[in-house]
Amino acid sequence: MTDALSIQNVSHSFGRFQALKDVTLNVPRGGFTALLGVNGAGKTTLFSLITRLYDNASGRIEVAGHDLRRQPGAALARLGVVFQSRALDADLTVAQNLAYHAALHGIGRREARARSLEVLAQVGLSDRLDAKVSALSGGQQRRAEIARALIHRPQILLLDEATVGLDVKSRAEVVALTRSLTTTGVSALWATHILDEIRPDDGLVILHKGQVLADGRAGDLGCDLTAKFLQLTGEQA
Ligand SMILES: Nc1ncnc2c1ncn2[C@@H]1O[C@H](COP(=O)(O)OP(=O)(O)OP(=O)(O)O)[C@@H](O)[C@H]1O
Repeated sequence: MTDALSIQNVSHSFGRFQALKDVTLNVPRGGFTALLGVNGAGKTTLFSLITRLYDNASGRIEVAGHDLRRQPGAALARLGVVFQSRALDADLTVAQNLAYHAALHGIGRREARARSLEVLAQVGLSDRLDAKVSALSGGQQRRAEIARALIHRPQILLLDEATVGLDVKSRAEVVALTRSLTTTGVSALWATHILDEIRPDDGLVILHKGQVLADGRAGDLGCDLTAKFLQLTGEQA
């Protein structure tokens, strides 16, 4: 079966600074893969290439088997993204935000309403359809962002540090929600610098200074992930 996301030999430079160096990784269908790296590792740059905010000049990126360069429409239609910064309009209701994002994907009003109910049920916000986004808690807003990213039924979700700014309980809920979504068939690539968000059964890619240092099942790196991470990256505890 084709992977939900396949990245082969991708590099990217800002002027003379090489932010990504020959990055190769795969996210299987229905899997939760953590992309772990300290600030500046290159996670956002990689997401910017996958979402085509930057043009990838080298290597190859495929979303659900669709080459991003040759079939950008088909590839992006299968991609849902939760950005680090807020993508919902706080002055609009959840329903209005979802309707707007559905329209961007060419989904009609009636279908958008049905899908909004569907995705809000998936993220546990069924009762907040008509609430203003500004009236939601931080954790609920992140869940609404995930609902937005699901509205066009993507095959893979990219989440860039989706728990930034949340308290410990909300953080745990958002990770658990994302992990549970992967049991329904959607895949997740979860960029983070927080080791305790990662479980032994998760896929794990360690990105450091633009290079992949490890790629496999998190549990296979040993029982002390923190020690292993520090050993691989040379970072101080
Ligand atoms: N537009 C840019 N111009 C020049 N350098 C950049 C640009 N964007 C990122 N960089 C550099 O590329 C490297 C990777 O940055 P990137 O934002 O991808 O890392 P990250 O892992 O997402 O970190 P963070 O968690 O802080 O967002 C960093 O050294 C950063 O300073």
